[in-house]
Amino acid sequence: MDYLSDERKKSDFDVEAMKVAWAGSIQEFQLSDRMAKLVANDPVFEKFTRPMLGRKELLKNTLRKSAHAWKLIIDLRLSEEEAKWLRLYVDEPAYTDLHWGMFIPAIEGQGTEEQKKKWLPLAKKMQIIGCYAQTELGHGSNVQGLETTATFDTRTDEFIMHSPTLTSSKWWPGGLGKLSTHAVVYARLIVGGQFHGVHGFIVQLRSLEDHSPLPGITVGDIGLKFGNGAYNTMDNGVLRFDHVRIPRNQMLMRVSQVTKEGKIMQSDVPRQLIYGTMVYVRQTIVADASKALSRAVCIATRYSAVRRQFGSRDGGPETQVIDYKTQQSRLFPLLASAYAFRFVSEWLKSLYLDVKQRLEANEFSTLPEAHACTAGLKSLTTTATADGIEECRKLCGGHGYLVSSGLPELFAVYIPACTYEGDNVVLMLQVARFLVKTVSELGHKKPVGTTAYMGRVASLMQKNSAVQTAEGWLNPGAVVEAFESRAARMAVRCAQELAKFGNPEEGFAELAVDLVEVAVSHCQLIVVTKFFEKLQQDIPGKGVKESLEVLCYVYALFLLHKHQGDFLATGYLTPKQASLANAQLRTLYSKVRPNAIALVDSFSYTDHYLGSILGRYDGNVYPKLYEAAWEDPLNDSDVIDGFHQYVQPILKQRLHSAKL
Ligand SMILES: CCCCCCCCCCCCCCCCCCCCCCC/C=C/C(=O)SCCNC(=O)CCNC(=O)[C@H](O)C(C)(C)COP(=O)(O)OP(=O)(O)OC[C@H]1O[C@@H](n2cnc3c(N)ncnc32)[C@H](O)[C@@H]1OP(=O)(O)O
Ligand SMILES: Cc1cc2nc3c(=O)[nH]c(=O)nc-3n(C[C@H](O)[C@H](O)[C@H](O)COP(=O)(O)OP(=O)(O)OC[C@H]3O[C@@H](n4cnc5c(N)ncnc54)[C@H](O)[C@@H]3O)c2cc1C
Repeated sequence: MDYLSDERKKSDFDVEAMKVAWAGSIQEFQLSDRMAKLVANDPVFEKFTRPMLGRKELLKNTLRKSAHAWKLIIDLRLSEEEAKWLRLYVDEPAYTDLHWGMFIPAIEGQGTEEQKKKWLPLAKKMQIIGCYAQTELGHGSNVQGLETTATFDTRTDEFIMHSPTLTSSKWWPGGLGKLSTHAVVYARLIVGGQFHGVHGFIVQLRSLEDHSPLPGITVGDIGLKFGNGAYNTMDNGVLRFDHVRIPRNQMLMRVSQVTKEGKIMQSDVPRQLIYGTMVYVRQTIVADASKALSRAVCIATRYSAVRRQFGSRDGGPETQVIDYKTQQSRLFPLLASAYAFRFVSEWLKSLYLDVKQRLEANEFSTLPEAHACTAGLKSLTTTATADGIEECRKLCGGHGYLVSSGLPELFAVYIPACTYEGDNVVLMLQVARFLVKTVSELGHKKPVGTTAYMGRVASLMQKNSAVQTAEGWLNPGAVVEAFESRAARMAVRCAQELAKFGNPEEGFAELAVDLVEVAVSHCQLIVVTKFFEKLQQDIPGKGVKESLEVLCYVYALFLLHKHQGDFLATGYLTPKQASLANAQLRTLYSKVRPNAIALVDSFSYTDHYLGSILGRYDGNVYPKLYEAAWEDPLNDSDVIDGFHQYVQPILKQRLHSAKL
């Protein structure tokens, strides 16, 4: 029985075509769909008991799943794209993420041809397992502050890897704790007693025979993390070196080379390329944000259509909570954000692939923009997604707090995304630096790409919004101009404030809060612009483009409403225009309502991937919640273990002995 079938009949667009629009292409949709079903139908990938397992059992289970996934990849000859979808649907952080997601890309981006030839075949066949060991107990954000040393010894042609202090212990790298045989270790290069910046080194950590740590290496897991199950399937680790020697050719030498004689040679490659792996991963994190948010929204939307409270007249059905305007005003912007993040991640991937190609050809001019876009969008989308998942939990009322809703584990596994790959505030400050630099160069350098609007700063500073009616907001030009003016005006105002400081770094520190707001406004502009650009493409299917248009306006006008202080303070909007935008937003919510279920069906998530009783495709929530309760181990027996020992004596005590 499909309890949501009436809801599905209300929609006015072609859901199958929307699935293709969401996936990006028919090929991508088919690929994703095949992998989703492969995982959902394979009992090894069962995940419902995960939050109840102890740490050792949990990790062992992850190893079993990883081995099974790897066997499927080999046996079924899956492509890299298929393997990525498989990993997504298995839905369990594992050491393989860091091996494939950071260790291999670090060698690809920072290794010489010779190094790539040696290490990549081993890594790609998984004959070695690698991780990315950058962060230390004492430093994560400040990469130049890392303390691990790699001192070159000209006599033996080796580097000596050493952890001179407790705070220099590597701390956090995923896959390091129990599984990696190798690591790309970031350390201070010391040659001839001089410090030459932080560089990456390939270091073997464990024996390839019996997996025991090599001499001079202390390595282990850092302990339990937030939530049950969740990120505890990952062995984040601690690592210390006691004068461990590695051959000279294990320093990743694309950026700088150390010769046998101890000379430092700089190639034409900018030193920022050492941070290149982070550009790659941040781009994938933006794509993952749309997946995590869409998953939470799918659960909350389906459940909001099933759940009824109040409003019954004459014994008729109560109101579906999705029909409350307040519920819509919290849920629909998240639904729109999931689509917005999906499309901006599509664009970001193409930007990244373009930069990657250029870097391979030693063309580095677009690296700063790629860094600003990946850092900013990583920060913006992960913050919104982490907050959005928690909002979805609240939208599901009490049942959202049950692990069987799928939301607690999703939240616990997701929130570190706001911290890893760069703390979100630290990353926004990087964007702010890029913007301040862009503004300061306006006189002699034409801004391009995502900052091209700054080239029109004079007119953006003068022209105010022309919107006169609520319908007037349904105009891409009017909306984009509002976001451009806000971002340009905030950036210029901040640059003017900065100019008042004699020392620019002091000014930057003092104005950091405003600078983060400037960066946020710039990143929101990118997301809004890319959504409108997506709508200019050919999007086939009855009503698909029209539904996406509604979501695009919801996303933009919701942000405009939320940040109306900025739009008013910069003088671009009048209070009347801001209130017209809000009125239009209410109308848009009514347009989303009949399509809400179909819009989340378009994510095409299996019940296995959603992992939620509240978000079941068939809406059969109550019987399944009731059934699941009886599967809890506490309900194995009527009288729990411990009752006779600890509770019964209390019940049997004589009343007069209590003085309460
Ligand atoms: C069970 C299932 C199993 C399934 C099995 C299936 C197997 C097969 C699967 C196959 C497919 C797998 C696919 C994998 C998918 C990937 C998954 C990835 C998973 C991700 C998990 C994440 C885990 C987390 C990892 C980490 O956290 S790593 C550590 C990250 N650390 C940081 O981010 C630190 C943040 N700090 C910084 O980035 C910098 O230090 C700083 C930018 C803050 C530095 O500031 P500072 O001012 O000190 O900087 P510098 O002086 O050094 O440099 C300033 C100049 O450099 C520019 N800059 C800075 N950063 C960059 C950059 N990244 N790129 C380019 N340029 C950069 C600045 O702009 C400055 O430039 P200027 O001088 O011109 O102004
Ligand atoms: C689950 C998880 C997995 C991880 N995996 C890996 C991995 O595989 N490999 C690896 O190397 N690392 C990994 N990390 C480490 C991660 O990259 C760092 O934790 C992250 O970069 C943040 O650095 P930090 O911990 O030093 O935070 P800190 O920089 O100490 O941040 C603490 C606070 O200080 C603020 N702050 C710091 N600097 C500034 C500044 N300049 N201006 C204003 N505010 C500032 C931050 O906003 C934050 O509020 C992982 C972390 C987690 C949680």
